[in-house]
Amino acid sequence: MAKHSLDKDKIKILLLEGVHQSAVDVLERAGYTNIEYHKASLDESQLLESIKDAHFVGLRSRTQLTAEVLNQAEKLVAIGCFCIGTNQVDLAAAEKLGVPVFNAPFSNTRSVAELVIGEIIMLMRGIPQRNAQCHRGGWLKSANGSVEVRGKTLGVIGYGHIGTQLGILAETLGMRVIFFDIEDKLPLGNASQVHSLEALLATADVVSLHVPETPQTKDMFGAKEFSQMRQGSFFINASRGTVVDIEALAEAVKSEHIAGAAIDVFPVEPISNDDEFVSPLRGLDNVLLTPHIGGSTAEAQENIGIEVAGKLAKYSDNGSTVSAVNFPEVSLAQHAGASRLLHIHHNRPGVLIKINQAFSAKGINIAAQYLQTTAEIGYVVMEVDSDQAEEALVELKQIDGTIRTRVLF
Ligand SMILES: NC(=O)c1ccc[n+]([C@@H]2O[C@H](COP(=O)([O-])OP(=O)(O)OC[C@H]3O[C@@H](n4cnc5c(N)ncnc54)[C@H](O)[C@@H]3O)[C@@H](O)[C@H]2O)c1
Ligand SMILES: O=C(O)[C@H](O)COP(=O)(O)O
Repeated sequence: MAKHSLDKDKIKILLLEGVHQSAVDVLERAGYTNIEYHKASLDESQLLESIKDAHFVGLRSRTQLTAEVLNQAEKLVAIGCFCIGTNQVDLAAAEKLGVPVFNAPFSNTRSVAELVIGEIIMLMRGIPQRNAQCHRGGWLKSANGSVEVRGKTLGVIGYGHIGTQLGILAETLGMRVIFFDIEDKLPLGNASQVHSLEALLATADVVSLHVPETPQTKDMFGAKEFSQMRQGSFFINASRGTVVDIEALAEAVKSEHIAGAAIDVFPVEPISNDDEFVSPLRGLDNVLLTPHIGGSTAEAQENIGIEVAGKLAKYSDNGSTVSAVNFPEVSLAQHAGASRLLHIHHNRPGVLIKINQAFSAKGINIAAQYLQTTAEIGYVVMEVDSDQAEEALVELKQIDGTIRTRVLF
């Protein structure tokens, strides 16, 4: 019988940024007890120290896993982003190292959409500035600049999970929904797709951004786009801070072209709750500022903990990479009496043939085998008779192009 690559209690799991207790519970139930848990993110030197002997790392949006950090994480097997965004991880570098990255693609979708709905109502009623006035002893009792959301037009940029959910909720309040997306999308409810950003900006009473951080979305919203928005319209960003030129937004608000804004994400965010938040938007009463809490609800965090920890445990237990964001997706049913081996290799022609020839020469019987590739790497999950697993592992290690290989059970 083949020995496991590593006993479960020797598998170190590093959890950062206060991921929900549900993640710890899932991992412990699966037998993974060697968990290093941190309530906040680590500074770079602490991160390098903690990650160097970690097999799994779990993080949220703050921790930057650059190629440099990943190259020093020699034992790293997989990464879990306990959030939607994965831009904080160098996905290509992780892929090249044979490290799959998992996330929670929709566990906090509803939380973000609900927050934005609340913000639309607050902005259209002028609540941020009235609230600020009251705190200073003022009394701005007036209907000036206050409108119902019913009948107004919401322009959603990025009609994915959050954008569609937001659109549905906005329609239940009587809003008209238009959206712009680089892909053709099925409009839900009565929403309609517009095919240029300009058309959306010229029509919407409130614009809400829900795009991912990509090279194309970086700085996609600046002075030009604000000037194309309707006079007195509102602006919301709960996607990523790098998407918006924040100085240009401050100018557009100060000039009163934009009547109010709600911003949850910033180009530079404090590393911890003890650090100062610095932004040109500070002090603007009609701008609602929130500290990147769009997905921070009890429900979302608990669900994310369960979802991502479950994906990490599954990868560790049976090699399943289903829903990995940077990796070939493979899942294989288990066969009695067989041991499972994983082989991650540079994607070049003939690797599978070489594996099969090597096994054939040694008389190693393959009970099941599955290969998936991306442009960069190939991932083979296979099962061999248990008494031949050690020998098979030795053969796999010698295959030209191997990035990493291990026996799971
Ligand atoms: N504030 C928070 O706490 C919080 C919480 C969750 C997610 N987010 C952010 O919100 C983003 C969106 O989340 P989602 O789940 O809806 O993602 P998603 O992938 O389901 O949808 C993104 C949509 O944006 C579109 N898109 C991509 N590039 C575009 C461009 N240049 N112009 C127009 N459309 C473009 C895509 O085609 C897709 O339809 C995430 O990537 C994350 O960064 C923030
Ligand atoms: O990508 C996400 O899901 C959000 O930005 C939330 O990130 P957080 O878990 O760091 O709050």
